[in-house]
Amino acid sequence: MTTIHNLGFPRIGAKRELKFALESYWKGESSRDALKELGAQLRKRHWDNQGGLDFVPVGDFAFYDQVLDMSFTLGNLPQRVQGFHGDVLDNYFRVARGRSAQGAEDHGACCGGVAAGEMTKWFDTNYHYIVPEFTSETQFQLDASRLLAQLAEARAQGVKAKPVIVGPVTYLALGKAKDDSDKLALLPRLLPAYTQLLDTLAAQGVEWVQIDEPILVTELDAEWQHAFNTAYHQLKGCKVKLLLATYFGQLQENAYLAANLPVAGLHVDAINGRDDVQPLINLLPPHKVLSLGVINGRNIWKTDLAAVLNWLEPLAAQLGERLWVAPSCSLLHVPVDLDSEQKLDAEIKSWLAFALQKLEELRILGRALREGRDAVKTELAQNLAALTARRTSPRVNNPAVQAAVAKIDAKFGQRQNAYTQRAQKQAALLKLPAYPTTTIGSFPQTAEIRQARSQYKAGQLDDAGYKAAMQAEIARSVREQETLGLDVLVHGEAERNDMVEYFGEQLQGYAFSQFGWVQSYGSRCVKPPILFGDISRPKAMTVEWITYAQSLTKKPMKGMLTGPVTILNWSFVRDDQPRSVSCKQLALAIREEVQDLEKAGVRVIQIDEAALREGLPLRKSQWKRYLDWAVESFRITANGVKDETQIHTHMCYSEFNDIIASIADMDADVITIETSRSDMELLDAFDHFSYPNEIGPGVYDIHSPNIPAQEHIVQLMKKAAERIPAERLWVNPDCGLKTRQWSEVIPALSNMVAAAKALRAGG
Ligand SMILES: Nc1nc2c(c(=O)[nH]1)N[C@@H](CNc1ccc(C(=O)N[C@@H](CCC(=O)N[C@@H](CCC(=O)N[C@@H](CCC(=O)O)C(=O)O)C(=O)O)C(=O)O)cc1)CN2
Ligand code: MET
Ligand SMILES: [Zn+2]
Repeated sequence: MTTIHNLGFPRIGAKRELKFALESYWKGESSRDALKELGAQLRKRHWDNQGGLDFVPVGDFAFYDQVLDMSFTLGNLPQRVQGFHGDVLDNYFRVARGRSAQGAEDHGACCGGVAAGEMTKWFDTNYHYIVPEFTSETQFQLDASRLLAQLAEARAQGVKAKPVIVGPVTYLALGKAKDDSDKLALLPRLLPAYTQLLDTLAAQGVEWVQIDEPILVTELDAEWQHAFNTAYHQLKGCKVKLLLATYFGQLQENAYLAANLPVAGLHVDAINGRDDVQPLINLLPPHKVLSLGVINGRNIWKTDLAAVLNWLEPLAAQLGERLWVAPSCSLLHVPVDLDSEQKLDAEIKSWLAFALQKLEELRILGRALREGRDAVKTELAQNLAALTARRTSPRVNNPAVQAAVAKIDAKFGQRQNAYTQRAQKQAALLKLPAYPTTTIGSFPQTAEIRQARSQYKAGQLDDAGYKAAMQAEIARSVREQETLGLDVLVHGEAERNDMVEYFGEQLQGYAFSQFGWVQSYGSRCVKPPILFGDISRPKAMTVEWITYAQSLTKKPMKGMLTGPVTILNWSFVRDDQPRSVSCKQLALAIREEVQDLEKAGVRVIQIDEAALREGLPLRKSQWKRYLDWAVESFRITANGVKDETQIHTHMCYSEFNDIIASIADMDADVITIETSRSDMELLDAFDHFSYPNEIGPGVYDIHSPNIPAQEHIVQLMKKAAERIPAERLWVNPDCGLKTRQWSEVIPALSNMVAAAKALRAGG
């Protein structure tokens, strides 16, 4: 009989209960006990939600991040937080968020201020984890208390618990050796902690443990492959059965390795790699369980249940008891409950499944495999009807858009002239000083802005009232920038809930949810818009706001747009056409916006591509194909303007070396990037390739509340000028300022402008 199970459940809560509880606790408005109680309630509810499954994950709940939980379980705390006097949970938040030295109540005074742990993207998702820190001295010491407590809770509730942990090789691979030592050298020290953990769980009578090793879907060199063998041969003696879970991609050349590790079962992503499954079955030793992830954990579409059954039934016959069925990955990456949605168009809603609906699909598949399809005849018929409607819906297919994409030719991506000629014309018009100053787009999203928007959405504020409130915020930003003496101004993005969702709300072919929140990091969430059909732009989306802002100042106002690749990568996208096609459609829509801005007299237009790099496939061998269509899409968007119009782009990540040629290929007149934390070293990439256009290397780390000193900014810019000719340098922060407060932004920008003036005067 087939076993059905789940790999992980979203912990933020259907109404973002965890977010609000965390933020209230951090502000000192509620107690630690209240927060812990809320966590327990959420776990209980989520286990209830998973009723009817043969195994339910335990340990997937985290107050901040599951990788940070694992660091605490393994006793791998950064040196700087060791010896903390307070509660472990508070120490956990110190690593997650950093802490200033002030404030006796949070032990800042006795235990000192600490820098936050570094945060980085979890594989190719928009989830960010706290990077484990290593040095050659790192020791591990098991603390299983969190996992054991949750296990006890689950059992008290009658849950068939399957503890979930991050596997040792992935844990090492995702961490960072702060002293540049060899992380793999820590494996022999790490494995005893894992052995002890598994033995502890076995002593509790645990049968199966899910051990996540998603690093197996990436290219591994011989050393790392070898680490897998070392690790799992050492864990072989433990008395629990290990289900080694891989997800987010295909095993490919790692299939043989994965199939032959001495574990009891293997989970693979059968969404991304269906064709790999039969060869894998042939490799798999006959005693092993194979768990197939057949429900997509990364999107929100209903599963084609009949198609899955057509494929699964013969495998079930072949594998018998050894077949397990699950979602492709943890459901962390999808919203909780479609039934919460009150405003979503009924037809589109009928095509969708969030986490709870995906679990229901899993139950239907389980019954069909155990009892035959007849047992779920009605459910299958409903599923088929919904899918058929979606396929043939005129709302999905727009022939005019398809024709426009077919007509794209090389001219679309081509500026009239090369950068050097454009730069002269732009300089003559814009008359900017040397080291021109600008910001990246957003100014603080204050409580008042969010409140106004929330009242507007609830119908308590009308169109005119909302417009007036946002215009007042825009006017405030413009005023502040003029006072600061910045050279190229922005309107501040007050009217945007999010740089992607805002455009999704206005484009045809997109739907958006009320409660479709997905955790991005800690308490921060995003509501990815749902790209369901061919994309078009009914009317201008930003022109009114930008022209209003421009009307308030003589300085150039930057038009502010999100680029097609970033919109695509931060949306839930169609599964019925290649991403590249959706991207081209977005490119045409945003191109129209660019051209409308130009027509309205906007001379500088920034097109953000913050997520261009994170869309890179997990395997390098697939990078070129992606970069080709991603860069082409950007060029289609940006390059339909006159030479005189200055195009900016912005990217906020600090790893450029490996894609610098593609970035240069985008041919933006100016690129602003994150660099402040790396001390301008990453500019080496731009230097070596002789990046030909203008660059604004960020000089102000907006992730930190610290105010950068004028002298520090001058030093950073001087370093930049050693690598890039000063005529091509801009002065700006690393990224947008929406998560900061005005009280931080004003002194920081004031120092930045003073630094630029000092540089102009010769330093
Ligand atoms: N899509 C996306 N991905 C990204 C980024 C990004 O900017 N966008 N940046 C990077 C880091 N990730 C981030 C992700 C989220 C947030 C963030 O600040 N999110 C906000 C939500 C932003 C939002 O959509 N706000 C809405 C809804 C605000 C809200 O919660 N309103 C309350 C009411 C608020 C009130 O009355 O005060 C409610 O609806 O209950 C708005 O402004 O309209 C949050 O979690 O708090 C920041 C960075 C990488 N990935
Ligand atoms: N223009 C955007 C902003 O300033 C770019 C952010 S990149 C994550 O917020
Ligand atoms: Zn950014």
